Amino acid sequence: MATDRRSADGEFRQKLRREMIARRQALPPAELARRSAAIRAHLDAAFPALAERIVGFCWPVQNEPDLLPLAAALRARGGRVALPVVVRPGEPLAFREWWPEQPLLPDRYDIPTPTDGDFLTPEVLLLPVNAVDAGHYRLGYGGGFFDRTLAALSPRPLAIGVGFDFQRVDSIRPQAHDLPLDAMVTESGCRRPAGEE
Ligand SMILES: Nc1nc2c(c(=O)[nH]1)N(C=O)[C@@H](CNc1ccc(C(=O)N[C@@H](CCC(=O)O)C(=O)O)cc1)CN2
Ligand SMILES: Nc1ncnc2c1ncn2[C@@H]1O[C@H](COP(=O)(O)OP(=O)(O)OP(=O)(O)O)[C@@H](O)[C@H]1O
Repeated sequence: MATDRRSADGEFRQKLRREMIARRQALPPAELARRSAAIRAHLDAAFPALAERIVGFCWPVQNEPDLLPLAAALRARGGRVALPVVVRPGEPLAFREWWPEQPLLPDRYDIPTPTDGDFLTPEVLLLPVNAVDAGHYRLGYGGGFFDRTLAALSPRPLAIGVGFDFQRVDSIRPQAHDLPLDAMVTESGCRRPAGEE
């Protein structure tokens, strides 16, 4: 029955999410730093014009790849970067400009979030994944913010996933609302979905 399939998929996704977050938390600091630096270098090489776009990125929590040095470098090249703001659950994310001295306060999920600054509409989104599959579907924290935000923004931003090789799986069992990433960058390089090269 469709309902059984949905709840089975929900359990599968929840288990995968927990397992991947635990594996990421277990990365030693030096490994996390090495892999984050590789991801930043691949992003820069694969998307050399990022400083000409408004780029949304995430403040790294729970050992997500650290893109802060890239965000600072883009600003130094004249770019504008923004952090997500959870307006409320069930709604798309908003984005506020980030700069190095930007005051941040923990939001309801304990994620440092700007309390000040212009609201911007990102043209590129750099999104941490908990898992990503062969169809480039992203598994996040289960809030549905990413899909809701992509569905709400027009024009749709270029969505680039960031994560580690071990987070690649065959299928996250995507749901009807899941939208695929345009590219996925890990410590070993940048991949676009098959057929798009
Ligand atoms: N660093 C970072 N910031 C980000 C994101 C991200 O993926 N990484 N997000 C990207 O979109 C948004 C936040 N997404 C979130 C979505 C759900 C929950 C949350 O509800 N967590 C619950 C479990 C919910 C459930 O499993 O049903 C919890 O932790 O208790 C937290 C954050 C915006 N900011
Ligand atoms: N475009 C949308 N419109 C309405 N509801 C949505 C939309 N996208 C997702 N949702 C709802 O959000 C919930 C969580 O979705 P999902 O499990 O895909 O989150 P996630 O991608 O892991 O989380 P996040 O993007 O916040 O990190 C689901 O119950 C889903 O119904």
